[in-house]
Amino acid sequence: MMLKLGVPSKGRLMEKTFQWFGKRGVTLRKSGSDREYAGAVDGIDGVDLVLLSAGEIPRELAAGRIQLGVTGSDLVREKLANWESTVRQVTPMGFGGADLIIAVPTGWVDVDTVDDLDAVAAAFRATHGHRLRIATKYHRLVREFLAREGVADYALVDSQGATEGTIKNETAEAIADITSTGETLRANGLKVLSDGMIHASQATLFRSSRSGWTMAQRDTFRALEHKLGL
Ligand SMILES: Nc1ncnc2c1ncn2[C@@H]1O[C@H](COP(=O)(O)OP(=O)(O)OP(=O)(O)O)[C@@H](O)[C@H]1O
Ligand SMILES: O=P(O)(O)OC[C@H]1O[C@H](OP(=O)(O)OP(=O)(O)O)[C@H](O)[C@@H]1O
Repeated sequence: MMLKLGVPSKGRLMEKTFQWFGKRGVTLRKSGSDREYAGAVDGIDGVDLVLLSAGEIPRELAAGRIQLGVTGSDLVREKLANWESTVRQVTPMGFGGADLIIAVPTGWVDVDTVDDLDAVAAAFRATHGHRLRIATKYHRLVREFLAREGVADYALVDSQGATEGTIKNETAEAIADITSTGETLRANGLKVLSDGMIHASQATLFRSSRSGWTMAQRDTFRALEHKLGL
């Protein structure tokens, strides 16, 4: 049985993952045409490359359909309930860094912390007739964070992209999203709450902790760890 390694199928994460493995003597490459999602591995025997959407890799690991997978540490925490019971971190990879943060309009001069947001949220419903809305695609991580911080008077609004725009479009009052350079926040007149950092994400190699690995897969994993210097 081959050891299946899931890797993001496009974009920055794919290229940097290929480079990360390449530097360590394991060549990952797309085989077939540019648009075909087929891959090949050189430099080690017994590993199959599976190209997948970064967002689907956590689920595939948890189900045991792939044994190893590279994806953002944010996505594993967001997509899997009790992620530590189904997958294990092998190593952070040092790229794909992005922070999941809470941001509010720059014009909210009295709101700089999560406590300030809590105070605004508590008053918001009385004035506006609905709860303060936070737009995000990271429902699980945001709910867990706000519960820990004791913020309850809010409503999550689902936003699968262009989340920073929801404020101008008046579908939300605050957002929780990934930022790296901060450009998108600035361009949309938003500021990060000083203690509003939910998770510092980076690309990470994970392994499935589901039982059912064959002996051959275990041996290949050991050889791969050795080759990668882990
Ligand atoms: N500037 C950035 N913007 C968005 N995501 C970033 C950024 N920098 C790093 N990331 C990370 O990239 C990952 C998301 O990658 P990507 O958008 O390719 O995945 P996806 O949601 O599966 O996309 P798709 O469903 O379109 O394939 C997350 O782990 C995220 O933290
Ligand atoms: O801090 P910055 O460097 O500006 O990057 C952050 C932006 O990049 C991502 O969006 P992406 O381009 O992935 O599109 P999306 O809005 O569809 O998620 C993220 O959702 C932010 O909007």
